[in-house]
Amino acid sequence: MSSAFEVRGGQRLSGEIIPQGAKNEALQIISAVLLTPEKVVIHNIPDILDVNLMIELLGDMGVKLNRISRSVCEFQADEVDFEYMHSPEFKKKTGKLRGSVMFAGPLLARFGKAFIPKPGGDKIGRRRLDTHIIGFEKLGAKFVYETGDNYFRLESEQLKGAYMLLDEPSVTGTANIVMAAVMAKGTTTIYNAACEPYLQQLCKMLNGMGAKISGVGSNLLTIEGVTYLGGCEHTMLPDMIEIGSFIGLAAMTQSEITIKNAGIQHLGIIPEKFQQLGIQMEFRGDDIYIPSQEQYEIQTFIDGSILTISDHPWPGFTPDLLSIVLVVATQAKGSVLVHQKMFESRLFFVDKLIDMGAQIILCDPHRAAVIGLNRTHELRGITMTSPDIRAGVSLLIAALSAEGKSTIHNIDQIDRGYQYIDERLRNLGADIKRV
Ligand SMILES: CC(=O)N[C@H]1[C@@H](OP(=O)(O)OP(=O)(O)OC[C@H]2O[C@@H](n3ccc(=O)[nH]c3=O)[C@H](O)[C@@H]2O)O[C@H](CO)[C@@H](O)[C@@H]1O
Ligand SMILES: C=C(OP(=O)(O)O)C(=O)O
Repeated sequence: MSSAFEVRGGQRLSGEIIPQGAKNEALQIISAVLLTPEKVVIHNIPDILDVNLMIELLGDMGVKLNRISRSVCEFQADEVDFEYMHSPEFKKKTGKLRGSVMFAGPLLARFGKAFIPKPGGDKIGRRRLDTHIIGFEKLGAKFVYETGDNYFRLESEQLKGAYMLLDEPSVTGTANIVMAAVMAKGTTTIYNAACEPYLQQLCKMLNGMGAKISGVGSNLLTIEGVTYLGGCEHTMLPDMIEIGSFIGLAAMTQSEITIKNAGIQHLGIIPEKFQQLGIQMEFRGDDIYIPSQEQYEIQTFIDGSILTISDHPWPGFTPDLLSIVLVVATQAKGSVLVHQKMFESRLFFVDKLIDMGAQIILCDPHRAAVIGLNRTHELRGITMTSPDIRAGVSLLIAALSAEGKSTIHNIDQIDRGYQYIDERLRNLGADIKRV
């Protein structure tokens, strides 16, 4: 696969786009197949690097795979090869993505042992695993941290239900603990649980397999342990981060775009945040129609002060869309403070936008003030490198709106989360190619 996108910006796009299945949901759901020896069929799987690697890893671990199509796969974990999990290859592959950390919960629940190599994922600041490990310990697991090669080993003969108050509502941490607790003896209560649609979907799937989880969608989950989980079928929701990215793309390139089958009832506060940037949209059934807008004006707070958009655990605004908000604001009328509270190194990509002519002040690693250009001039195309998945797509959106040619390197970062993105953008009229 080639490693750069060449983009000639300034084209107005138009047409319909269908969101892929949700990446971060897929990583949880695919891990959960390890909980049963029976067949599990998953639909609407996004065909992206991270998800394909998770599926490949399961295959390497001995799980039987039948990829019925690019979006449907049947899994059967009737045998699991623990030897393989000690191999350097397993450590190397799991180190390429964040999702692999979620193999631990199901393995611990079903086989009483698990390993967590240092997970990969975006380099966007410290990403600790304390919530996961402390949760497993509360359920009675013992863990050893092998400092030499950054390896956690977990063991427990029989997990036991417990009450726990998480120190933070970690998304993958909650998923991991839930998957461990479903087969623990007795009742587990998780307070301050993350409750993203990803987790709601995971709980729905687990209940379909025979688990007894209540409180789904809230930050208080109660799980009555069962002794066995069976097979199921599950369909992934549309990817809310892709949907937010497409809303931003439409506004920034002054394009008329319809996002089909967006699963609007699961988007929470996302549409509202883009509306606060002045972006118009209409909900037509389950589609989002974004008209072509010459200009959009950022709202102020009710008292007239400058708007702040910040991240917050669900049902607050996801940190994964703040980079998109930031890039869209560069061409708005008005100003906004983007406050990325969760991650420490996710805003540094603004340097590239500044090189393109945007007016941004990086106040500190967590806050960037954007003074919108209101189209007094277009951004200029440049050569740049994508630092992380969402910054990568934000730079791509900037390039599509900019005057002249841009080259974006390190696009594996984009391919790990956005399915056939160049082809889908070309279908909307974009001038983009892989080089
Ligand atoms: C594979 C996957 O699903 N990745 C997502 C998951 O990562 P992941 O599950 O790794 O992220 P966590 O929810 O554990 O936390 C993310 C970061 O935010 C910090 N934190 C978290 C909660 C909180 O109330 N306060 C706080 O500061 C954590 O210390 C950590 O540095 O959730 C993140 C937060 O939505 C998303 O950016 C990632 O895309
Ligand atoms: C940060 C993200 O992914 P990961 O957790 O896989 O690095 C993301 O999806 O925005």
